[in-house]
Amino acid sequence: MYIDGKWVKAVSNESFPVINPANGQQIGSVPKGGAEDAKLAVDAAEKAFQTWSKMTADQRGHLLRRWYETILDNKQEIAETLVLEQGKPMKEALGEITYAASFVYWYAEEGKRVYGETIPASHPDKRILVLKQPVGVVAAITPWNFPAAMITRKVAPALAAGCTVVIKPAEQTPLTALKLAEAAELAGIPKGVVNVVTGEPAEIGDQLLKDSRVRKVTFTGSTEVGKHLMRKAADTVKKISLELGGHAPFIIFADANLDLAVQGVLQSKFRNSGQTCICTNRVYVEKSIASQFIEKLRDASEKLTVGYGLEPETEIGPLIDEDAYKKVESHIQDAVQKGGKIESGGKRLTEFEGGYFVKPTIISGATEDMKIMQEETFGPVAPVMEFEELEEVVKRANNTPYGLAAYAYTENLKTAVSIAEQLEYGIVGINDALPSVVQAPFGGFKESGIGREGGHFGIDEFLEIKYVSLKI
Ligand SMILES: NC(=O)c1ccc[n+]([C@@H]2O[C@H](COP(=O)([O-])OP(=O)(O)OC[C@H]3O[C@@H](n4cnc5c(N)ncnc54)[C@H](O)[C@@H]3O)[C@@H](O)[C@H]2O)c1
Ligand SMILES: O=C[C@H](O)CS(=O)(=O)O
Repeated sequence: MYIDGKWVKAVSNESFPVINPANGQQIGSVPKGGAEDAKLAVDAAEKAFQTWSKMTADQRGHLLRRWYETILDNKQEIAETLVLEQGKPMKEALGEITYAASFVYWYAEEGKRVYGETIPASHPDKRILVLKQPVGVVAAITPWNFPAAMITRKVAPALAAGCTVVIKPAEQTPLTALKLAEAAELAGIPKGVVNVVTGEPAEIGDQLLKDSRVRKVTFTGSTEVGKHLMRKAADTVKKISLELGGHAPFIIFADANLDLAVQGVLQSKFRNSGQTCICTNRVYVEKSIASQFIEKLRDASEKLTVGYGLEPETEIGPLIDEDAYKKVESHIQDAVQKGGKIESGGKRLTEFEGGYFVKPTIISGATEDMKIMQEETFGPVAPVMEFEELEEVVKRANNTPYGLAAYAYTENLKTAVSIAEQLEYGIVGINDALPSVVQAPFGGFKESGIGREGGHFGIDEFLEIKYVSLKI
């Protein structure tokens, strides 16, 4: 763990293994931190906040820019670590590191644009000044599917705003988090500004959530855990940002460019083996082109190369663990039992010993009562349903507690605008299956989250607004 600028063991002196999901082999071990370690990290962050928050935005920006550079200087090593503990293909891992670094680069500058206001007073002898100030110590709890980007998407704006951070990375992918901390240390970010505590999620989380010195919780993960943390945060009225689960509909109209739509489904469905929060979970295709679409999608998905992440030709890696596989398997079995047809894939590839690899799977004849049409699959399975009218498909697409990302492919401008405005989702891709960029506000409606990450929206999450009434 990295606490107060020191590389330390857990107070318990215990550690836990880090497993390669491609073969089940142990690739390392990290300290098994708990409540006491979390308290020590908050101690360090609180102490560092006193100086870090008083630096100028230029000074913080300069150090963030150096962090950006040290991340990219070590890109290959960090990417290899990420592949070994998360499983994604190397090309995706390199892409993630670039994406992760882009948040550090962007917020190195954005911190200099935290503007206040003056407001015309109602009394001639008063002046009203609006200030924006850093919220304080931040707890950042992050998932395993993007072990680098989900950290910098939080930590970069937090540091730029003048906050200090305690990071609790996912127990499946702690090594990447520690590599980012190494890069921060190399960049000269002062001790205590960035802290990483690895170990028992619930014990560490409970400690961070009950400590009144932690003024902000920023969480990315499942909706279930997000709700739990939201309840805990209430005890000390912490500010909270939640980036939670998704269940993206992918809607294809008859006037769409079909080849682009097929490419879009491949990109949105099978990136990270379907383990992204904005992955397509449901495909709706207009009835008149359904059979042609399914044939094209089946042929294209069967060309995807499944393999080990470090092998350059690999496009589809393993699922993170057995539980993830069991969920995917249950969604496939349930769909078939309810009348779905396996057009391609549908099974675990047993030639990869010790890893849970599932062949990209297309299911036609899906129905709304299937588990896969209601629960987040988080795996490489695409159920396809037909629709006939825009109003009908909008109603079906919105019929979910989730509201993170949605996609629609059409060449008709009126259809594009109409559906973009009616979809109840925080992110809508129109003919675009890869919408995520640093400058855009990433986040969800409904049970997909609270708050936004990215762009100028992302730094507001780490600022308090104060007004000064000046009587002269
Ligand atoms: N909206 C987004 O930006 C976004 C991005 C990535 C992943 N996700 C979602 O995350 C989920 C997959 O990630 P996951 O399996 O890591 O999610 P998860 O909720 O199981 O774990 C996320 C983090 O929370 C921690 N955690 C678990 N229980 C905790 C507790 N009781 N107290 C404190 N911390 C606890 C975990 O250790 C991990 O660090 C999916 O639902 C996916 O959609 C959302
Ligand atoms: O899984 C969650 C990530 O936010 C996906 S993305 O890389 O930001 O598109």
